Amino acid sequence: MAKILIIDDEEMMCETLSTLVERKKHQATSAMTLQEGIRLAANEDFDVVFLDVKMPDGNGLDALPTIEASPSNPEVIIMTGFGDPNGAELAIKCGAWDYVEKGFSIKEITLSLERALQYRKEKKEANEKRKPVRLKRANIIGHSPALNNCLDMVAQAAESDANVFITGETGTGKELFARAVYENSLRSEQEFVVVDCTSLPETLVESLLFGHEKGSFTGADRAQNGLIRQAHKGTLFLDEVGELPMSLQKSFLRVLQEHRFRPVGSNKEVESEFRLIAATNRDLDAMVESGEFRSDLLFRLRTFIIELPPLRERRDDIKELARYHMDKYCHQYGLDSKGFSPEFLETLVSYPWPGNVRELVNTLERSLTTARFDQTLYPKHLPSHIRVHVRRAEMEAGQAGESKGDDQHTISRSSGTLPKLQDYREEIYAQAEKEYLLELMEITADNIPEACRISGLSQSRLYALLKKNAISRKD
Ligand SMILES: Nc1ncnc2c1ncn2[C@@H]1O[C@H](COP(=O)(O)OP(=O)(O)OP(=O)(O)O)[C@@H](O)[C@H]1O
Repeated sequence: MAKILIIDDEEMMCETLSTLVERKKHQATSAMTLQEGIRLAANEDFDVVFLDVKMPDGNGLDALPTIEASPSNPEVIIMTGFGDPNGAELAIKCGAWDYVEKGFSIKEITLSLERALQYRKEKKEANEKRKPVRLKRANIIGHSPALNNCLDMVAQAAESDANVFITGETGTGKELFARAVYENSLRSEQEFVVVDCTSLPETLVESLLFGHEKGSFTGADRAQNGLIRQAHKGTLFLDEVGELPMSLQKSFLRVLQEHRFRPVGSNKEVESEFRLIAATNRDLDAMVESGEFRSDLLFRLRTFIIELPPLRERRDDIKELARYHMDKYCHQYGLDSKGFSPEFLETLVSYPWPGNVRELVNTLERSLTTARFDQTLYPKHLPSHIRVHVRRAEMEAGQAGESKGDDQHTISRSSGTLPKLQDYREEIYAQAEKEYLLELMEITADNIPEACRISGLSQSRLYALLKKNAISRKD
């Protein structure tokens, strides 16, 4: 038995439709205002909603998205005014399942209801069948929409056995995503063989990939399976596939097409039935144009594409990534977890990270070693080039004088009046002094004689300034 909600301000219409629905052994509920209809749909499960367009408290089409988004996601059949030529088009454009013109015949409305219920049943069955397996994220951190899209692609790739091609700038997580595809795939119990094409030694590349027979070359004192054979029934991950030597691309294409190949020095072919995941940070189209990459191989690789966005396009993930990796490092170094000052996080979020997540991870490790036993991380624990970049960008954006790092020397202009020049000058001076000293101590790694040499300050003056600015040395 299905549950049907009728939203119409005409009592007659509600009664007629209720009778019809109940005759089909379904349950009918009526609402005579839009508000009441929306409330019912929010609190009860309905399969289909009949919705009148002209309601006393508003236009039914305006309420359509709310009703469709209610917990049971009902199918909505719009009832348009008789002879309204735009009504049907509008109803469909607004996402209704169907529309009927007021003045419908019983046959017409029954058919529409049955079709909607049939569609709903099929939709439910299909959803149950493809109940998504919980994706093993393989340490992939982040919840930004861009990252979630990529995870959806991982889920889709994991359901099929097609070749996967992962692109993205360096450090965006291509290897991590390749592992996630593998770990969620039907081949997860089999081998995951990684081939880093950047580190294949030129003289041994063929035998490494295809294997060799005993005595096939000097030093081949026993037969060896190559990496491709090791991946038999499993997954082969070709990292930096753009670096695959041109001479090998043709043989590899043949392996991809036929899943058979001949090891070096052998006259017998062996089989390897593997799934391929390839990754690159290079523009393979440009490489095809310049004759450095075979177009037929690229065509084969590109069956299912996952494009990983650079970190600067998913800044929402930075805080979560920072927390995760910092905790990991603290654990690794046997340290208590470190806190982040808001300014430290702001700097991380503002920096464009050309080296993407890898650069962020390396920077965090560096900050941890700089901070050592400090409980909280401040911008001063970050490498100077990052602070300088963020500071410069802020100034360029006309935000000079706003919050930066742990220096909170802000000249308030909120009252609409400028501060006295002397006050302003002193603020800026103090701010510049502190920044200079922080930078000085960082580049000299707290070496006082060296800091005195660079700054031209005497030791006692330097100590005094460090004290005044509450800058502690790391030893
Ligand atoms: N979403 C993420 N969550 C957690 N860590 C990540 C994420 N993306 C990348 N990393 C980390 O960043 C580093 C680089 O990742 P990975 O080696 O997968 O990048 P890549 O794109 O393959 O880099 P390259 O092109 O330079 O080979 C690793 O330490 C990885 O753990």
